[in-house]
Amino acid sequence: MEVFSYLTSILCFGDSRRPCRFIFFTNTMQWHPVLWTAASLIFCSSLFLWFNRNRAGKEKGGRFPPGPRPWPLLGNLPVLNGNCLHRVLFNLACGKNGYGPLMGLRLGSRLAVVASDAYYAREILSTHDRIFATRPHFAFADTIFYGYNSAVIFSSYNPKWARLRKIYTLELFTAKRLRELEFVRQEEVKDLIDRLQEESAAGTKEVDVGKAVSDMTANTTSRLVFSRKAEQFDLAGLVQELEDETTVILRDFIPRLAFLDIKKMSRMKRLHDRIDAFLNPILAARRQLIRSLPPSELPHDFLQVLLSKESCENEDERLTSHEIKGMLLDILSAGVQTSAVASEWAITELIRNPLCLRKLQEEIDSMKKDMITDNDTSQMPYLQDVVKEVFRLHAPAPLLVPRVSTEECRIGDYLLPKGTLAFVNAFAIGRNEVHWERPEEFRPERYTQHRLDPDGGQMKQNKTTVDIHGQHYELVPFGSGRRMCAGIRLGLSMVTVSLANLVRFFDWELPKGISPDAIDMAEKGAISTSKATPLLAIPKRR
Ligand code: HEM
Repeated sequence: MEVFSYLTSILCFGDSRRPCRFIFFTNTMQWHPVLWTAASLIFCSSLFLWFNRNRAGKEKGGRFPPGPRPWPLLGNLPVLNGNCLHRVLFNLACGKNGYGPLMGLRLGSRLAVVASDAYYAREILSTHDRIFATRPHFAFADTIFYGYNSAVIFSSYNPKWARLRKIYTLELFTAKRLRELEFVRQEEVKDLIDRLQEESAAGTKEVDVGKAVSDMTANTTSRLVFSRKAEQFDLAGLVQELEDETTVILRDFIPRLAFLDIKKMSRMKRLHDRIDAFLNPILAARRQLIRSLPPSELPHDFLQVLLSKESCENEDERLTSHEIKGMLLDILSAGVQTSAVASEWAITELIRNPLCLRKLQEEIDSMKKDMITDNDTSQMPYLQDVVKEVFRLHAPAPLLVPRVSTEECRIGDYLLPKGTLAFVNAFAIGRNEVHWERPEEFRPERYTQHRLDPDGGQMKQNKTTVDIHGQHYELVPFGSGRRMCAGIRLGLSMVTVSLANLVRFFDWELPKGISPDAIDMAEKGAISTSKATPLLAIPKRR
């Protein structure tokens, strides 16, 4: 999985593979009078709290952003029931009679806002970045991820988070470090090309593109982290289980009903034990190696960087084994699925838009290279535009990773109390007509704008400055501000280089009888943009 599906069950009650835990809750209530009594008590106290909170906001001269009318106790949880939370929120905010670009929600006992345009994304991610720099404390972080504050992704904003994140940015994801490890990414892309050639029986059979690409990202991430291929650990299986189990549960929104989560909590704990049983021997084996080999002969990977900090003399820099495992889990959960999802959508869009595919192949061919590398991709403007367009329409983490306000905060006319959850809907922003002309169209050319040349009065091409590094809030697939994606360089490199080589080596065709318009463009899962129906296509060697 991918860490981001922790939201899968927010309010949306699980994805299609899992039973809806809120439905379970409502069904249970039909049969147990004791629960009815408990619910009535909770209902009355919720009404009281709701009334008081609204009054407090008005007295301070601000109001909470508009949103759907909340139900007693559950708030807007039932309205959000559905498979793709980002789409549900997009429709609620931007549809006909929508609630607008800053929508307010009540999720059980918690308040939440959803930003669906660049202005409000900037307010949350930049203007009030410090106030929204903390992640909400959800139960899965404690049960699965070694604790709320043990690593980076799901940590609150605190000095320890800053110290651990610095290790990512200064020691793992620097340009130098990524250059040193580029050979791993190249070898895995080469393997992917060979495997596709073999699996497709030299271009006669269709292959599951998403599966092939996610095997590649799992192998790449695993080699960068442990210097071993993912197959040796069944990492893909573990990551999939992580995706299924990292969900928000009832206690995250209605703590008084925590007792209903017992089953889910025990599943999460079991998964944590499996992860621990997976990581412990890897750490033990490497410690043994460190004792027996000179430093120059040790593997040059992320695990080595992290373990070298275990015995740091300076206490402020030392990492505990708990923290190391938390950080390894961060990388595995954030790194594997995101890049694979983007690559599968990229091939899908190129098959649906053959002119774009041809134009991209022409650019790639003009490089006159065998394998395309990181160095080459920086000189390929059309490739960069294709990648941007894929992220605009199919941001792998469409709601980013949520934030929570640590102080009361005023945004325009609105007053958001301390503790308000904030979702930035990158999916909605990428489809916002205010920012994008004909937003539903896949058109990489949109990043090359035409303008009047002041001298000759002729039309000239000029690259717009919109990019995806968190400075342009109409395109924020990696977030922005201090909690922006720490692995953006690696993620972008995996997507861009693999895409370039997939179209460098293959023409892509659909199985006989299927037209590009018939490709299912739906996403599955509550909040991820994984394809609901895997893309089956035939890679024909060029
Ligand atoms: C296409 C690939 C990827 C996408 C679209 C993506 C997207 C994101 C997003 C949206 C966030 C939250 C940003 C925010 O709150 O503003 C995030 C956080 C994070 N990502 Fe990525 N990511 C990708 C790849 C990676 C990779 C490859 C790694 C590491 C191997 C990684 C590591 C992280 C970490 C550590 C954080 C947490 C940062 C923090 O909370 O301080 N990501 N990512």
